[in-house]
Amino acid sequence: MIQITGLTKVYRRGRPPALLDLGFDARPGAVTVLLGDEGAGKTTALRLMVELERGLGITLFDGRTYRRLRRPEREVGVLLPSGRPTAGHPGQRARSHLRMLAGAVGVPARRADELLEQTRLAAVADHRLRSFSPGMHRRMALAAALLGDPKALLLDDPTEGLSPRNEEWFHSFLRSFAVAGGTLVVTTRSPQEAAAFGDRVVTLDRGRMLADQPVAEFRRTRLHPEVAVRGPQMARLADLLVGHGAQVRRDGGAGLAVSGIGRTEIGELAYRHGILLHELADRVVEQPAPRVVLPTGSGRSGQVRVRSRRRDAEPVPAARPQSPPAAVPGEPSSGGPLFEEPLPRVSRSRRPSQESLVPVVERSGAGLPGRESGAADAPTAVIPSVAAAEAEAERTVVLGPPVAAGPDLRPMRRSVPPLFRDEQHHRPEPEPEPEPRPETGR
Ligand SMILES: Nc1ncnc2c1ncn2[C@@H]1O[C@H](COP(=O)(O)OP(=O)(O)OP(=O)(O)O)[C@@H](O)[C@H]1O
Repeated sequence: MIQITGLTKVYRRGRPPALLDLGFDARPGAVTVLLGDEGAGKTTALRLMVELERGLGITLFDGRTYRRLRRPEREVGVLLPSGRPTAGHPGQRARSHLRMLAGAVGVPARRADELLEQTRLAAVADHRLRSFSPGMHRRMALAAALLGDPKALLLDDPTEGLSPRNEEWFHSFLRSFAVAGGTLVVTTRSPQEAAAFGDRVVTLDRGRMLADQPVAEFRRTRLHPEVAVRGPQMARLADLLVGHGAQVRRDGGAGLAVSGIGRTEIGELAYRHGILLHELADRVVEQPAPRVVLPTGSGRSGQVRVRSRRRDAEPVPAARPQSPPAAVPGEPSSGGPLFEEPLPRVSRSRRPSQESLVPVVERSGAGLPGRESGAADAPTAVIPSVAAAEAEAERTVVLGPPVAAGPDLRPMRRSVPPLFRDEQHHRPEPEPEPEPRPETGR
């Protein structure tokens, strides 16, 4: 089991975080897909998980951080983009490269040979790496990740740019890894791939987590079946389809995207009215994901502005940790719902000890009880997580118990010193002097 809590990365001060407060669980026997567009923060998340990147948050592999794993190669196999197709000298032969890596992780050379078989590279094991196709390179990288026979695999876009045949092979190989009890976290940009391959889909948008859903729910809420139709008489067909209650939109020059009516029905309708079709195909398209509105703020003034719907809006009530980040489809001032469509609740399981790591943080200008407020119109936000506050606020006041239990959680607390700057607010209030009792006259 991999438990991810509060992963946050800010590459440059004053810039929006590349990743903010990412948290989810990846369970054994299941494929967890981290889905997001280019730049959503998927690679950053994997790099933070295995501590190749410094940042906030914590990842536990069966209860231990990566650094505390006794034999990391036996626990986690990682496939990350290296900038080169394969980590290895182009002149080296596949077998000797993999045997060398086997030696480095302390497993026998026969394990390398086994993996060459399993990844269908045995026939080219004595070929030089420079002659490998992208698909072979990717299988080689997978073989390297599997050398230590790990319980979990973290794979960054393993099928990107591969042929459909290679992609299919990867999916079935990785599925069998999960079926055998392995834990898989796989990133992709393709919602279709996530829907086809994942058991759980965690959706990221510009570093924020939008949703953590079982795949069936993901398919229902994010994917939309429609029929692509193409031909020379589309205007006529569109009229007919609308008359039959279908939703129709233009799709390129001579094409329609039709929903609400089946492919067979469309074909029959076109045939009956003598309309020629060049294409008639089912397809699945992605529903536009609700966009996260990033807080705008001046990093230097000590105030972080969070867009609110009305200037006179009440301070945001203390959100529960499970709440998804605030998101609106368009202008935040529209007063519309936070999400364009009801998004399933983000479910984040946190260990009880980590609940205490989620203090309520109020940014400057807030009207704390018994505390002087800042500017009267200064926007106020209550942020439910340490990571979010650390990434965005310069001045924070913690209103909750700040201490987390457990040895693995201590580094996280150490890594967020600014949050505890106002620690005097945690001090218990001095007991009020007892009121002198009125004399009873006795
Ligand atoms: N070393 C770095 N220095 C500065 N910014 C970075 C660095 N690495 C990543 N970023 C930024 O962080 C954001 C997230 O990048 P990341 O590579 O994690 O996205 P991704 O979802 O993996 O994208 P892709 O699908 O293209 O691989 C991007 O805006 C990127 O420009």
